[in-house]
Amino acid sequence: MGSWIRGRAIGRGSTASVSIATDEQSGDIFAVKSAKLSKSEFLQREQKILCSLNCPQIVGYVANNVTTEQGETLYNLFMEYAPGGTLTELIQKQGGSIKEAEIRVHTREILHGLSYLHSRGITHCDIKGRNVLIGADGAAKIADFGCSRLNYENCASIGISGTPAFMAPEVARGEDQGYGADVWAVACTVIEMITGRPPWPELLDPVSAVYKIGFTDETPKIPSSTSEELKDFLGKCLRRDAKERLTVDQLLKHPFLVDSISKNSPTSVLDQDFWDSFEEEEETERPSSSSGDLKNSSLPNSVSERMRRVSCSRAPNWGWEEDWVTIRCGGADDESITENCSSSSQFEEVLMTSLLEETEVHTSSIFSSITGISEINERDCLCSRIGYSKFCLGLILKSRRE
Ligand SMILES: Nc1ncnc2c1ncn2[C@@H]1O[C@H](COP(=O)(O)OP(=O)(O)OP(=O)(O)O)[C@@H](O)[C@H]1O
Repeated sequence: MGSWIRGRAIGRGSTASVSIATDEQSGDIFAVKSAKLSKSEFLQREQKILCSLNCPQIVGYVANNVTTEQGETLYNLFMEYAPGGTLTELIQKQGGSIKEAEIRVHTREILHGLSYLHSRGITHCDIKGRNVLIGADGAAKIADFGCSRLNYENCASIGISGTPAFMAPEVARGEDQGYGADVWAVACTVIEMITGRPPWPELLDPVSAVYKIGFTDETPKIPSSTSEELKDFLGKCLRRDAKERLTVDQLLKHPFLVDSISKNSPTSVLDQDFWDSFEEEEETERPSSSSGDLKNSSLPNSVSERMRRVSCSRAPNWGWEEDWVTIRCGGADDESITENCSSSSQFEEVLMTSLLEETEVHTSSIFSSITGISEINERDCLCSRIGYSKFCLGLILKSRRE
């Protein structure tokens, strides 16, 4: 990258901020994702993966460098600029839902990008509307590889990551995060395109989400208004057992996507219905990418309260504004500390202390002592796997910090 000028900010995620960058010589415009060098572990990981990829359905890599700006040393990742913003923003611009013909097109694009990734042994691990960008031609491109993993890396070595509402059951349990987890997340993203909200809108917070997704028999609700083909497509992605889900390549042959080519491609520029589905709605103000998250929402008082609220399903809805955050956690640490707590306040205290001391808490006994949920089998379930406690801790502490 030669000399360039940093322009306006266009997004902020959990680990980095994104701005426009203009190449001084050519005038070309890029997006630059920057993080303090000392905190750029995920960004550097993203760079290593992104620079090896070349696929129209994946945001293009340009370059990377280190700069000093206003006394701070920054690691910068330059990539193709996607002027259409995120898929989530597109959904909002179109009134909170997009038409099935357009859902079909974007789903196909996302699956083509994932097919490319999976064929190279990469799992994205954080597919959601906010991580799908819309290019200059209106096509979807997968972005944000900060959570991605290579197939030889397992949960025990690098931990699990992602956004709770989009997590597959095996991910929520801390067991595995393979290609099937991306398939589940594609279905969640399709639900986002249909409803304008992530799946599980009734859940209160990430911990409740992880519990419900990982340890009940439920699957996200499939909106009744959708076509039978789309319902079937979602049903084949949202199997709780990852082995029963269709692969990305099988999904690309599903009638929802295949039949549509003849049914819904425009036969001429006069095929108004098709083009209507792409009609630009009145421009609404773009929500800032981080506006929702958990920044301003205080967590309910106690873990037991949260768990109880999940089980009685009369929980108030999370608004769109209180969106989901991406969670990233480190790998396993064999020397976990087992703590016992008899109350939720003790539980939270232990979590906070462990953050300060940078130690790991083995939360299985804590969870069961507080929640009293008998069906949780400590041995093979909640938090008993090394690394999972760190993940739960990450969820809670991240919510707190923001
Ligand atoms: N290439 C790009 N073109 C246009 N906008 C972009 C681009 N890359 C990122 N953005 C914007 O910046 C936001 C944050 O980017 P990104 O999701 O990569 O950051 P992150 O820190 O990894 O976020 P997350 O919290 O999801 O992990 C995106 O939601 C999007 O609005």
